Amino acid sequence: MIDRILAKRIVPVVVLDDAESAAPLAEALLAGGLDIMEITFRTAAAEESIRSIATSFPEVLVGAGTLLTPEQAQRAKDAGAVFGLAPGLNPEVIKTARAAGLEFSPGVMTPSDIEAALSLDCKLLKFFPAGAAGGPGMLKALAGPYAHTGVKFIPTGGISSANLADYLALPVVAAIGGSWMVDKKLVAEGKWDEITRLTKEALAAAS
Ligand SMILES: O=C(O)C(=O)C[C@H](O)[C@H](O)COP(=O)(O)O
Repeated sequence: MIDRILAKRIVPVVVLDDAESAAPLAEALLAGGLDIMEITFRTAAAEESIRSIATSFPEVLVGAGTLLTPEQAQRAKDAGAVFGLAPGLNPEVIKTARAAGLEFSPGVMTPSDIEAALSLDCKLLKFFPAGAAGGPGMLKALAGPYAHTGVKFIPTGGISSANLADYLALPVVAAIGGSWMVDKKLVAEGKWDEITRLTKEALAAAS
């Protein structure tokens, strides 16, 4: 699973208000060359959207984002999510995700967060909110003392095609996450061709 994220190095983060949008969105991403998506647990449609992708698009690696409670982690796994992420680090969520067999990356932003994650044996961490926290320079400085532990990061928050290469150039960055190519407005308006175009542009910038 992790190898597949690392291969494309981009995780589109999507907020879906309507589970009916999940399938055309998956098709738009696939047409752009991305077979991965993170559906955030911020809407009532998240669970059904994950189930719809897991059932209809077995070739897509579907994950759940914004997992704030153990119960959400379990629901995400039961709906078919194969990975989970959160903006922060909640030991109870980590415990439940692990017991359920859901690959989970907690969010970190400080040295203490990283040490808490390492003590819970988490080595692939979301760095959030990447841009507001200081961008690639901040992540480089933050990760310095921990690089030898094998920890890797998925910076997310404020990333776009314009700056993703600066993050991906850091050896500690496994992949980047972001919502710009699957913007809520584009999804609501059914602008699938534009999502495909932005996905291609992002993959080109990442390579
Ligand atoms: O919900 C989560 O699991 C998160 O970690 C937060 C999201 O990844 C960001 O909200 C995406 O940020 P933008 O790309 O700036 O829109």
